[in-house]
Amino acid sequence: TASADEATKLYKGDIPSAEAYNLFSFKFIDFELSDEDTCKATIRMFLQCNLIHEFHIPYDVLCRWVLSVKKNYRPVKYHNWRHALNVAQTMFAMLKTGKMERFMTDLEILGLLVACLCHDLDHRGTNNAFQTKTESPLAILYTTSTMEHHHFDQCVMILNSEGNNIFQALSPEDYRTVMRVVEQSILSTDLAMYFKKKSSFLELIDQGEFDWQSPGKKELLCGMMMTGCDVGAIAKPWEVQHKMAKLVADEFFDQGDLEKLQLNTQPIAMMDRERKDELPQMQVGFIDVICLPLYRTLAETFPWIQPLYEGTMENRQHWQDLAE
Ligand SMILES: COc1ncc(-n2nc(C)c3cc(C(=O)NS(C)(=O)=O)ccc32)cc1Cl
Ligand SMILES: [Zn+2]
Repeated sequence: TASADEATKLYKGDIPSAEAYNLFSFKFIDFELSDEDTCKATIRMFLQCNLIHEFHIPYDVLCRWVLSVKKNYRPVKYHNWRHALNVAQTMFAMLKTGKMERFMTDLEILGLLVACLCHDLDHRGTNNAFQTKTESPLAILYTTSTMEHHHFDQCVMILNSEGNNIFQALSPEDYRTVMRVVEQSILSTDLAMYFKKKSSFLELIDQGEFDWQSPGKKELLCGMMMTGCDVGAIAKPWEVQHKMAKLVADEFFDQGDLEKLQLNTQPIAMMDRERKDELPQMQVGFIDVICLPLYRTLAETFPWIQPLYEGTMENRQHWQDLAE
């Protein structure tokens, strides 16, 4: 977890405004932010949602917790701390600019931000299929949604570390509620669960659902929002998205290399660096199968999410041009 002097430095420092960090925008870019800025931007999101005051989060505990979360992300090419920050900022923009906060209690907003920041903790740059194929200790521990269970496990470990429990002032009931939101939201980021989730979500919409307040419906809405934030990079301005897509591809290619070396098997096209020239059509495929249906469905019910759909459509056109 975080060291005393880095926590003190963050605790004593001023926190720039949400506007200064462009946190309300779906076009937020973290590239020019220093690591310290990423921690301050995270704290600004908690301040902006009034969570510190509402849930009596000791400010020093929040500073220490943010640093501990950052520290427990590995320096892999894509699934690192910057990805977690970007997912949390997309959730912040969805709640504020996307006006989704009206459907959420303050406790759910706290749970969603914490879930986004923790959702890929200790990611090794390899996916669930790789854990299973290599019979990794994690795959033996958790046979389904292997990595997502590990990410939640890491989130709990940090909260249980000395001086890192941002939920310490919550009532036992609120603690149970927020931990359920965090667990369900982190587990919902397993893309393999996405198709099941989407069909249930579509059923609710077809039945004219509008208040989303019953437990099952709220969980489903949070799950769709989590996936929308997790793939939010696909909707960023072209140059930013293109750079991040290469980081995703590079991480996949590293896994492909491991599969060739460790398993002596041929990786799937997406993870085979010998087939990197197929990236544009793979991106179009991912956009068509996962991203556009997701953002179209969300934007139909919640119109202020439209910028994510439009950004993805623009990028699809660029990838399509490269694919021809
Ligand atoms: C710039 O942003 C992005 N760029 C590329 C991707 N991307 N592209 C492909 C293909 C792709 C496949 C998976 C997948 O299937 N993952 S799995 C279940 O673990 O195998 C996951 C992300 C993917 C996603 C984003 Cl957000
Ligand atoms: Zn993720």
